[in-house]
Amino acid sequence: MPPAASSVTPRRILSLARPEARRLSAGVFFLFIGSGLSLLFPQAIRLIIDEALGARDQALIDRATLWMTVIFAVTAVANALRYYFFTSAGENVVQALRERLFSHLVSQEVAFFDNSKTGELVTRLGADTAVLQQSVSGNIAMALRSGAQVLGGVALLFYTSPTLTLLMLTVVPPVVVVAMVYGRRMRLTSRRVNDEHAASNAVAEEIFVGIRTVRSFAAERHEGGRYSVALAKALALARRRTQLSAFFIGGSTFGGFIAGSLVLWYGSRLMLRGDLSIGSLTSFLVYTTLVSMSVSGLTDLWADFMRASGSAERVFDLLDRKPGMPISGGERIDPLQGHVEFQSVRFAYPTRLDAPVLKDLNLAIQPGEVVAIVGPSGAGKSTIAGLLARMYDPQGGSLLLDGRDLRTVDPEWLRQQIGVVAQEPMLFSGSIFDNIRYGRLDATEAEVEAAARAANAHDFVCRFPDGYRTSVGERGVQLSGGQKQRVAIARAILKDPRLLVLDEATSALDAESEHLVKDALERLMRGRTTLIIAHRLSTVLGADRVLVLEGGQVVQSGSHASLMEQEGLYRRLVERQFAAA
Ligand SMILES: Nc1ncnc2c1ncn2[C@@H]1O[C@H](COP(=O)(O)OP(=O)(O)OP(=O)(O)O)[C@@H](O)[C@H]1O
Repeated sequence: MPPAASSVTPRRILSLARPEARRLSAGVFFLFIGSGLSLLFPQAIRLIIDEALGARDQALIDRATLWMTVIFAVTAVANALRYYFFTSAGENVVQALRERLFSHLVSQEVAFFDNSKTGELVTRLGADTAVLQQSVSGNIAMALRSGAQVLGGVALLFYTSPTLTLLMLTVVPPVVVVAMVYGRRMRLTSRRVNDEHAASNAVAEEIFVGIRTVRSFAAERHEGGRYSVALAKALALARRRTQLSAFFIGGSTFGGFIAGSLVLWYGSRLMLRGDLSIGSLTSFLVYTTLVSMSVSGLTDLWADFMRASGSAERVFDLLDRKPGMPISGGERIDPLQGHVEFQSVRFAYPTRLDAPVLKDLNLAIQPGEVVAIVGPSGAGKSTIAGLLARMYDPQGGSLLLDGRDLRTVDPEWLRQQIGVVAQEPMLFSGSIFDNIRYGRLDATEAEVEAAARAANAHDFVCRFPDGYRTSVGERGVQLSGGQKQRVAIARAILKDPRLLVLDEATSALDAESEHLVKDALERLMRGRTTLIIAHRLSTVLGADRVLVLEGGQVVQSGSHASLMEQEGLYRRLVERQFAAA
């Protein structure tokens, strides 16, 4: 069943065009001039045939030709201006729509992205909005032009011969009915074609992002196959759409010819009876051609519009999606001490609600305390960090910051208070400078450099020929693991947060980098409430307290020394996991 959105969508597409009303009105103005003037052409033909040729009046032919040239020139200018105004309006509309959709998408909660494919979202943002541009700039203009030509043409046909006009119009109702049925199928098919295109883009994007893995498994051919399968689905549907169009184009052409033949047949009879002049019949035929071309143009546009509706539905679905969590708004805690408490927290990822990660988790961290969390892989250590930064909300219990429920705190402010150094830091394409400054977008050059020094990054940065202007590549691929970590630390230092979350890298760096990173981290932790997801013995040794996580709960807590004295998970973990260290 087509969704209820179908009746709303055309109106919504038009409503997008509202801010461009001035340009569009200018476009409409020139459109009416252009199409109005083109309707005068058959009148000139009639004049020349009936008046000038009959009377052998050379001067009248000259005058009529001159006027025709003037009319063509004005029509040409009007058409050019119409095109300009409509197209630029379309471009503006799509730009505004993309901005709106983008900021709406980035405001969605993290769980939304767990469940979406990036390639698909990018397709919605790029390709689907581009189809809408076509709709606004080309199609509205053409529809108005064709509509005006049909109305004007039919009026002039009536003026020339009412009976002939009624005869000609008998072909219109069947064409309209067919167009309605066809338009509906077109919209549904287009929507599916777009979905398949988006899916194939998602496959390609995933492969590009993971090219190193693909290469190391020599899986290029396998991935090529996966992409081909995705493309084939899109192609099969696109072929269905093309068949629909082809059938329809054939039908509407046939309708046009039928109308022309009827007019010629009956018009000739009228002429033989002396009820119609040759000039009138000729101009009538030209009008008929014009009108039937416009009608078939309109039906094509109808198809295009339905195609655009297919894209628009997806775009509007996304625009209508309410974020599951606000990104700003709420109270701020001033001054923030940095006391963190988890009270009976229950949590499962929204994509996997039946697999609870945290069950009745209780923990408290004092301001300035450094707490290390250890536990088996998959125990939920990173999840705790994610909840603290409010990437997700727990399903039960609460998180308190200085005694206030995290849900009442302004998320934007909260994230300014938390510095996260992830296991594999995410850098954005741009320079090292830009990436460090991501910590505080208004930081000066000197502040960025000071942060880099404190993060032990300054020396390696200076060894690059371009220094801080060195590009890091997409996702930071042009930097080593240890370098990326130090850039991420510099970023956190610049941010100067009250709370710190460190997700320690599982893969060991070489001794020198390890030392530099550790040294930088120690400087960063000073005086901040710190939660470390620990993978190294040296880290737990340096922590004020160690929490041992298992089965979604804290099962042990205490200093390394006290925990080692107890029989329990911690001692086993240390003996196994940290044995090498
Ligand atoms: N975005 C997500 N969506 C659904 N499930 C997730 C998501 N992230 C993690 N999980 C699941 O939640 C559980 C806890 O994951 P988490 O990353 O917190 O473990 P961890 O203790 O940090 O593990 P490790 O030491 O291996 O990094 C795992 O079973 C994991 O499969």
